[in-house]
Amino acid sequence: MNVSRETKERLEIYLELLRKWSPKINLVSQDSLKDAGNRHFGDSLQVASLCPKDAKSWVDLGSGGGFPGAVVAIALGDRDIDITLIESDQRKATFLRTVSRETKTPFAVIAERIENVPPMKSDVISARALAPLEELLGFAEQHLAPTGVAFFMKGESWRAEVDAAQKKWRFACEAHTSVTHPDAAILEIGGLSRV
Ligand SMILES: C[S@@+](CC[C@H](N)C(=O)[O-])C[C@H]1O[C@@H](n2cnc3c(N)ncnc32)[C@H](O)[C@@H]1O
Repeated sequence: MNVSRETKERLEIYLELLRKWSPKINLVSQDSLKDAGNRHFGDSLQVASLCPKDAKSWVDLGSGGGFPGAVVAIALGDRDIDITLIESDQRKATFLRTVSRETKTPFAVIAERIENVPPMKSDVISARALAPLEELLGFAEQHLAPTGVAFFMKGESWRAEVDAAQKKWRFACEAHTSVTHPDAAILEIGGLSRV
């Protein structure tokens, strides 16, 4: 995704905050911090680029250090879209609010368990490294608008996860090959119902 100079500047501020806070509250692994531009920011920007033109709301689940949700909020800063990050760990939620303030990027942070948040009816939901697909689809059922789309970032086991999930759920699924790893995929999921 090509980003503006303003977006680049905001992402640089975010990276500095990540470097400062991560060793204290374990936002991302120390190893991945060395290649954060690709492993976290590039990985998240590719999801932002998939945002449907008419989407007005986006909810990121289990955001941790803000991936992909906070990067999406920065990248889509010029769009009329409400972005919410749900993260139950209070220290991580405080970090995320700091990112919002310091990068001057408006997004909401809900410091609660996903299961306890009233249905968000969001046009888009996303998650990375949160749970098996079968479980993520339960969160999608709770928080996605009927015509909404979910983006779940998955590693090389994504095909097996899709097969397992199909035992409990019906859904349309398009797999976008990840730019960060040829065996990883972003699963674009819609039309969800229970079997
Ligand atoms: C492995 S981390 C991934 C964080 C981030 N999405 C990433 O890819 O870097 C999972 C995060 O989800 C949060 N989490 C796990 N279960 C949750 C739940 N039920 N409700 C809210 N947050 C949850 C954890 O606190 C943790 O920060």
